[in-house]
Amino acid sequence: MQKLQAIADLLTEVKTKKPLVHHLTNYVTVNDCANIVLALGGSPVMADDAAEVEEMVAIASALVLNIGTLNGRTIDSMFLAGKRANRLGIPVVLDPVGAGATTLRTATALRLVQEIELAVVRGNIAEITALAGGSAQTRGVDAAGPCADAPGIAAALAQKLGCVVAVTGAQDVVADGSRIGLIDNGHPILARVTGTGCMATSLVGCYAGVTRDYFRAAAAGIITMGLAGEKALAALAPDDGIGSFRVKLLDQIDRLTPEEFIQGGKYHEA
Ligand SMILES: Nc1ncnc2c1ncn2[C@@H]1O[C@H](COP(=O)(O)OP(=O)(O)O)[C@@H](O)[C@H]1O
Ligand SMILES: Cc1ncsc1CCOP(=O)(O)O
Ligand SMILES: [Mg+2]
Repeated sequence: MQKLQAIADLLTEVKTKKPLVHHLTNYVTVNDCANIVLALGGSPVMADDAAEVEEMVAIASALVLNIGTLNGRTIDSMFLAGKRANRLGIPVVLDPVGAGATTLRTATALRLVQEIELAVVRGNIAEITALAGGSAQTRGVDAAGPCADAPGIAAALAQKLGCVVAVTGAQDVVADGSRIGLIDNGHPILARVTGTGCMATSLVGCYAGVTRDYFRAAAAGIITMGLAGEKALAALAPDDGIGSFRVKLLDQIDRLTPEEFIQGGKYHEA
């Protein structure tokens, strides 16, 4: 309970400090990521040209690198932005979208984790397994196979990279070198809307912009998404479908209070 309280406190921090979260992200879910950051209480900015990323990241509280629609131009920009963020002590959060699905995605994600000092990596089990050097079933950007040992894989990768690793799925895992947090919020319907993973990563970026405790920041972001998903589902009217769920998800992020966070958060440490 005390641990959940400390995680929930970050929601107030975000609303007070309004962190600017610089994204280099994909063109599928970019608008969802911008809106989710605003709904939580932060400020999003999306900028990916090499001529401006170093200047933009210098005024940001956190940097999100999302390789969902990577290309030669944006890959170069990600390294420029990431290295500048590292020099300035600005936390970098990576979403290795589709790592394991193609050689370009796997190789780029591996180069990013090797060359950029990351605060958090957040991905599904297929992506995190690919980063850990294993092979998992993927269907493009989605994990397609059963989850072997998510806590073990996350903890080993966190230790190897020296950063926080978050794996989402039916049960979410957050690991650093010594702790493993397990999160049982969420609902399978979240996987039926594109961008819920990307948005979870953007939420982690917001929280990482207000604390140096990136383990707590990652847990806060993942709990926020899971809890909002549960509340959005509960708020659906009988005739509502997946489109209404997507809208209600944003409503619930906007309305989430620290009290609801503590009441509904399903978090424990292994
Ligand atoms: N089967 C599930 N049960 C509950 N929550 C889920 C389930 N699958 C995904 N989620 C939630 O959906 C969000 C996106 O996770 P995920 O689908 O793993 O990411 P991605 O979209 O990057 O593959 C997370 O908040 C996660 O907890
Ligand atoms: C469908 C798709 N294709 C390239 S990026 C992207 C969005 C992936 O978003 P998420 O991983 O959050 O489902
Ligand atoms: Mg994803």
